[in-house]
Amino acid sequence: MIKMRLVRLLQGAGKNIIYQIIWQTAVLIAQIVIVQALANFIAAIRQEELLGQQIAVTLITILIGSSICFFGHRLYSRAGYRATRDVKRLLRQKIYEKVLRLGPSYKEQSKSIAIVQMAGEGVEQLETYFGQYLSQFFYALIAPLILFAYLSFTVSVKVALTLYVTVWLIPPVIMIVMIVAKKLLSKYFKSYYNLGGNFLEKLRGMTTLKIYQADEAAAASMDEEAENFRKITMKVLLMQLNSISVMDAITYVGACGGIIVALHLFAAGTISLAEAIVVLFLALEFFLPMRALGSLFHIGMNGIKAADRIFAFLDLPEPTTGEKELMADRIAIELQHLTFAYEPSRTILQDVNITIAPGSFISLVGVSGSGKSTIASLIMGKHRTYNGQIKFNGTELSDYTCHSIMDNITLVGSNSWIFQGTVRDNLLQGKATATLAEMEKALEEVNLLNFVRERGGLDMPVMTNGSNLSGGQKQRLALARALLHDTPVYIFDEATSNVDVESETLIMQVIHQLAARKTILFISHKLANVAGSDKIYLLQNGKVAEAGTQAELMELQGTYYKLFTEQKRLLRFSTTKEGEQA
Ligand SMILES: Nc1ncnc2c1ncn2[C@@H]1O[C@H](COP(=O)(O)OP(=O)(O)OP(=O)(O)O)[C@@H](O)[C@H]1O
Repeated sequence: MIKMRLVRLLQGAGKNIIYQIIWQTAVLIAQIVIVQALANFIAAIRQEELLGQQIAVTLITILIGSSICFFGHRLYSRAGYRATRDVKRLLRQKIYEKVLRLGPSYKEQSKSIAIVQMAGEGVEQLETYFGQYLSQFFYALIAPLILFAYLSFTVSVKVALTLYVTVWLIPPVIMIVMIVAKKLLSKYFKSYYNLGGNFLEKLRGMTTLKIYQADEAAAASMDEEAENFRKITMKVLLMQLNSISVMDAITYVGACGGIIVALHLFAAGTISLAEAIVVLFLALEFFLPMRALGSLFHIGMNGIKAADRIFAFLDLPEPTTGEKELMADRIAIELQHLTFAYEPSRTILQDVNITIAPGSFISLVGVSGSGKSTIASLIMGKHRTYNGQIKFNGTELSDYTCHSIMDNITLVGSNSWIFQGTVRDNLLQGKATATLAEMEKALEEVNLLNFVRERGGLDMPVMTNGSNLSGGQKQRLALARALLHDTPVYIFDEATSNVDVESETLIMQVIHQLAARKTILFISHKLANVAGSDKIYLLQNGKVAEAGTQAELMELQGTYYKLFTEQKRLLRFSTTKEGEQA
């Protein structure tokens, strides 16, 4: 019912929970005093012994008691807010830091949408847990004890005991609900996260769904998922309502029981009218704290379940990153006996040996699915579960800090993400301190400067993922950003696919210029673009099948030779066709 790991998160804010309990107790005592004053007042009227002084005392007591109740409630809420505020911030910070520590491989362990939901709504679910549930848990134990002590001393032990014992029928109900809720809430959250994730994916792929007219089928499957979510939500609500009904029944039956015992004693002349009135007013108060705990309990359980997910995420194993900083202008990369699998059942790379000397232009070719991009990801430190060695200047990749790898290697893929904002925003991601001249030079190099200038300069607005740019412009802007990053090593993974011929030629020119001062690993399907490489590695089924210069590979007359001649033949064929059409 109380999760110690969550409580520990409170740190210094834990005192606010104690303040909450103090304020709740103060309000209860004020209520008891008001009730006692009112009971005395009514008894005095009944016995026609009412004096002016008693009226004044009753009024003053009610006034002071009500003020304590008013301010007590306010201070209780404030302490609750303070307890929650810091915990929410701390948890979000922990999630954020965890994502950073997981590094580029975080997606392998958790979906992005799950992290977003966890840090947003998941953390928000803990609001009630810290803001109300925790203090209520202790208050529900303290309040019946105070009332029991008061009624035992001032009225009758028999009445106090009847009420006190009945209160303890509520916790078993809470326990039963807890057992059912645990199972139900696991299903509820699973369904909730799946629905959120699928909705986002369908939203992202809306254009594709429309093109293939698959949007209706997608909507139908979303409807089905939403319906399942609705059903499980209704089950959770039903469980909550049923348990509240049972707790209500215990509350009213118990309070009536106490009142009946008190009336019986009053009729027998054992207790006075004032004492009977006190029981009448306070009987319900015995049960209300425990009942409130019962209803907060459901929300508290939601918070605990959300916390379980957050803690499971925070406990994910982190890639072991080293302490070393990679600080060199020239970096040699060596892949030695590299073997890797995403899933244990399927080896993707097997005993791969590749040497990338500083300042060299190395190309990686091979049919689709042969493992080229996987090699790029491994060099970037995205996957750490490989066998063999990946060495930078003779030291294993895992000995370096994660950011030091990012500081030294820039990966430009075929579909680099362009962020919503301005051209300047995107360029500054490459180099946060870039000057105007540096940004313009980078744009000039990729032949975008005039285009950008005509549209407001560096403040030209860019829409999400560069949707107001052509494919070629987008890729050239990504290249300009990469140039600003200015790292010793660049990896281009199909950087020229999906772009127009003009952009492709320009990008290749920039890459070749860059090769004069940087180390380049170039991945491409198009063999014409790799011809000038210092060395070409041909991957086949995750193994290096052939390696050498263009001339050496052609002389070998192996797979590379066949692919190259085939591509050349196709190119000649399409050029001839274009010529005929012209
Ligand atoms: N995250 C992943 N989980 C599981 N398998 C994966 C994952 N990413 C890639 N693969 C598999 O690994 C194999 C190699 O993929 P990779 O992307 O490295 O090939 P590639 O040579 O770059 O292909 P292409 O030229 O089409 O980009 C493929 O069979 C692919 O299905």
